[in-house]
Amino acid sequence: MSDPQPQASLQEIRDLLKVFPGPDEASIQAAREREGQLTKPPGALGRLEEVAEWLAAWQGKAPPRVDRPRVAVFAANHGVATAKPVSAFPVDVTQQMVANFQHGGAAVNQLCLVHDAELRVYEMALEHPTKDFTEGPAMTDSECATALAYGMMAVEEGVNVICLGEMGIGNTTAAAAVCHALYGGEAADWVGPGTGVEGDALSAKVAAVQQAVETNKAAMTDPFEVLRCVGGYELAAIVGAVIAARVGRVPVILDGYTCTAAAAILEAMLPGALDHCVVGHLSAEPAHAALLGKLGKEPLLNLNMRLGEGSGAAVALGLVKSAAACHAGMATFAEAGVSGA
Ligand SMILES: O=C(O)c1ccc[n+]([C@@H]2O[C@H](COP(=O)([O-])O)[C@@H](O)[C@H]2O)c1
Ligand SMILES: Cc1cc2nc[nH]c2cc1C
Repeated sequence: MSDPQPQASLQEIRDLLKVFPGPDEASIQAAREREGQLTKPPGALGRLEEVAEWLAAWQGKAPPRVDRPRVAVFAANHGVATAKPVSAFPVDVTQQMVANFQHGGAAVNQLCLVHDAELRVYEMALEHPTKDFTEGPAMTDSECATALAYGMMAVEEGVNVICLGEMGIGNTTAAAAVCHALYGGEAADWVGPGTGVEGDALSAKVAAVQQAVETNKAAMTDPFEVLRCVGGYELAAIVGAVIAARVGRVPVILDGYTCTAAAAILEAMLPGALDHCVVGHLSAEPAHAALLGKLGKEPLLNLNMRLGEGSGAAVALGLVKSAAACHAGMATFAEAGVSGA
């Protein structure tokens, strides 16, 4: 969040949920008709056919296109990670990994090259972490609104699929606190190793999540307040990007646990608010499966990945591109002179 700060009030952003478009029925119909004529037994491309239809529904375009995919990675720091031993890595790693992204050295750089996707890294005031949310709200209203608006900027004209990811030491603690606040249960149900914490540090992480939710209980009157109190800048930016993508008719591929926890804020605000999103992969972070159960989402892949930085979404982009290519490029039975069943 260096340079010009996008300005919007939390209320203006909340109001956008009232103008969320639905799926485009004409495009769904056209996609179904075309799918039925392509040179394959009906349904033989399985889930790729569903993905093609989902793309058409949310782009409002038949056939849909995935020729300008973007991977947006939001990076931020967390006060809780400075105050408590909740991560296996020091907080400086957030900034160091941003430099690594900029030099092309991270996993997500290679995945973007493979899939011909544009990588954008959004650095969010790394020198100013959020407040330690075990002691009070992570963000003020204006900080949260700024971070949401910042995320919205990632959805630019011409981008036709967006993969969302994050980088932030400590952010699986924030993700767990968001899930615990939204869905209840025990703090431990939502906490896992993240970058690899175990033993006493894992216990400290569970305690931090429990304390965060207890301390902020009175303030967390709705899901946006959950985001403000126990989220983080990159989680808020992901929420903003998901909102802007819905309004701009850009299908979204979510990444792992942290990214999905951020998006869950919106589904809790408005059921169906994530219908334009697929979850790219099931993270090895144990609570991701439970979170996907709450959201009713089936991940596209399950590769035992737990990296973050949009990597799982970027791998899944390959499947989404495959789905779009088959749907748009295959011949029909009539065109190819192939006999039907
Ligand atoms: O999103 C996931 O599934 C995920 C699981 C484990 C680790 N991460 C990444 O690791 C960082 C957070 O881990 P931690 O242990 O510092 O909370 C952050 O940069 C995430 O991108 C992400
Ligand atoms: C090295 C490293 C790379 C990452 N990429 C996303 N989160 C990360 C966390 C760490 C620690």
